[in-house]
Amino acid sequence: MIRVSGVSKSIHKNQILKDVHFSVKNGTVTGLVGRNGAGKTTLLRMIAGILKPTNGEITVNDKNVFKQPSIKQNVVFVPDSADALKTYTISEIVMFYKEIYQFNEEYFNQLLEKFEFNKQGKIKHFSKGQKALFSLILAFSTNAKYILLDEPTDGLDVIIKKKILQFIAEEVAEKDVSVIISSHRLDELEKMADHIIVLKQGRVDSEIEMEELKSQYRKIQVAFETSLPNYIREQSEVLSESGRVAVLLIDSDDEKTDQLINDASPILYEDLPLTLEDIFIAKLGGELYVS
Ligand SMILES: Nc1ncnc2c1ncn2[C@@H]1O[C@H](COP(=O)(O)OP(=O)(O)OP(=O)(O)O)[C@@H](O)[C@H]1O
Repeated sequence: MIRVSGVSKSIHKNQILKDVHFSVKNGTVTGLVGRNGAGKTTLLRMIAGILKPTNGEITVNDKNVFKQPSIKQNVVFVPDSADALKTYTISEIVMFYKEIYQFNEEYFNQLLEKFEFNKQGKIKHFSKGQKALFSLILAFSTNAKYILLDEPTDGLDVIIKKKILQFIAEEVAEKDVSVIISSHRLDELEKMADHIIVLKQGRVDSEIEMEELKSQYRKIQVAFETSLPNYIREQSEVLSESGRVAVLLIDSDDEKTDQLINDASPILYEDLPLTLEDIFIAKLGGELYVS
């Protein structure tokens, strides 16, 4: 388990993270969401033991990453750019990774073949998408139990993005690893995250268990002969409205509003699939969604 307890971080008198608490259970996928500059990368770098917290403590399997650095063997941080690797060949990087991790070279080679990488190539000759995929292949070949991914799909086209998300999902399903993924993209996270942590201006603004969340609300599309009655509007969150058709978010156990809608004889009344974005827009002001 990863435990972040009362962690703050200041750089050059600028307080970047403030009293951050959360934990990540084994075998789960945690989404770390927040706007540019919210502190996601700084937090991941601290969990990986690259940056030291100013206050508070981070433990991985009850070991403090700074006091017992051998635990770092179990934590891999994948930055949002593979630039640090670009002057090396694949075999040089493998040598380096073998020094640090229990690197599974056979599995690594299988993955390179699967994704049609030229094993003699230099990283600087890879495209941006290939670099991103290569970094993930490296990370998932380490046998580390905790993998921290900093915006793994940022700036990639939809095809490579899909490939990468599918690769992460497969690795998580097959192995007992915990993954933290930082992202601006709620739509990507909701497909794979069990748990979402929302960072806002350096603090944990909210934590969400995906399963609970989806059973907590209903998204319904309604239309009436005239416009949406005001007494219904006041009882629910209006996600969108176009002509006579309105899309509403209501609490799943809100039988009163459901009854009000039915009593108003809607000409259309249907449940729609609920997305994480809907809930953010309705409940958290929507300002987090930055695609
Ligand atoms: N080495 C540094 N020196 C000074 N300030 C820093 C340093 N690293 C990060 N910061 C500041 O800390 C804040 C948080 O940065 P961080 O990169 O952690 O945010 P982020 O949520 O990952 O942002 P993004 O989504 O844009 O990648 C920013 O205001 C940034 O300018």
